[in-house]
Amino acid sequence: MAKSVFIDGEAGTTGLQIGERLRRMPGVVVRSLDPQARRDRAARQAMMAEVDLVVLCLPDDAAREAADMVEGLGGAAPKLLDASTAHRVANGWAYGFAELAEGQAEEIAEAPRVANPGCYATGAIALLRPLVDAGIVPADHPIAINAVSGYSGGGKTMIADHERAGGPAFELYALSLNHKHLPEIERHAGLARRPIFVPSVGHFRQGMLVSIPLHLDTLPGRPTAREIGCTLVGHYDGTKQVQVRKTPVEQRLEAEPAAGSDVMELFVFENEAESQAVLVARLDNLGKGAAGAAVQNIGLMLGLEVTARTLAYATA
Ligand SMILES: NC(=O)C1=CN([C@@H]2O[C@H](COP(=O)(O)OP(=O)(O)OC[C@H]3O[C@@H](n4cnc5c(N)ncnc54)[C@H](OP(=O)(O)O)[C@@H]3O)[C@@H](O)[C@H]2O)C=CC1
Ligand SMILES: CC(=O)N[C@@H](CCC(=O)OP(=O)(O)O)C(=O)O
Repeated sequence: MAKSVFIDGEAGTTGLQIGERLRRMPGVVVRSLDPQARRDRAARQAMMAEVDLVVLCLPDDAAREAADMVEGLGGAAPKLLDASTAHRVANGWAYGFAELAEGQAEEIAEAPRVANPGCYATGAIALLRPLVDAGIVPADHPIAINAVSGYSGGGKTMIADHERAGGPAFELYALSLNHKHLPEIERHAGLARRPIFVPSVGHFRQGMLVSIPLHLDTLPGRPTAREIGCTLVGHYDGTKQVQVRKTPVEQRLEAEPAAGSDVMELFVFENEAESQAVLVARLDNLGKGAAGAAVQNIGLMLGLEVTARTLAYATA
């Protein structure tokens, strides 16, 4: 029998992307509320009681409240996947990054509650965790992370700001150095020292670059860029949604080619003579950074196969 899914926040930027993919997924029926009942608490909770899985695509406070509504259903509660920041380091929630480490996909498959990772966090953790686990980057190494996102990363409000004339071309933000993704980056990358994270947003809709500069001669054993690349290749070998790529000959990387793809690409750039490297993750903030990961998690949670027909595998 088909599995039923309700997306709370279906009409938002992330909700729409998840709905689009789920409607192409065999074995899934997407249940929706009438548009006028979208914010009606009783109607939402009644729908939650009828489905196999609920996806929350809501602002953090609304997601916490919705998670309590699901919890309130007791034994009849469906599985829950939260796309917001609310539960990514919370007890009792699995972290929905299937490629994180050995056994993570199984943990997601068995968990009643899964938190979908943040878009920037997905790139940063993908680059750092295998290197920390391999002992190449010590957990307490001082790390700085720079990133640029397309404006769809800020949801409906930021999209409207950018799509009316006079929106900003490019800006750094979260300069209090306290961005909401830092706790999950620290926890799930396995860092013992909080990194400095400087996000930015550019005047393009979709796509994201997350970059981490490293002075290789400050790392124990002075690893080469090649050793770092091989560690990443070894870690992601056999996974479809994370691919380690050769660096482009022109030594440039645009963010926008990631738009429309659920594959995250990883690169290791280097200046060998100076013993310097820059690790870069390129992803679609709405793809592997949100809806692509969500659908991958839903497949695991419902025991359904996720194929190229469902996910957007087009790559640059
Ligand atoms: N955009 C991105 O790249 C990513 C976003 N996320 C996260 O996903 C979540 C949704 O973000 P995004 O889709 O961008 O945001 P949007 O602003 O585009 O959409 C938010 C949705 O939530 C609904 N909503 C807001 N408040 C309530 C409420 N109190 N009760 C019921 N519904 C409510 C809105 O309803 P209505 O349509 O009626 O206004 C809207 O559909 C956020 O937590 C965000 O941080 C995660 C990864 C990436
Ligand atoms: C450009 C922009 O504003 N981006 C958002 C992050 C988008 C995202 O992934 O947020 P979640 O934590 O909900 O997953 C921000 O920095 O707040």
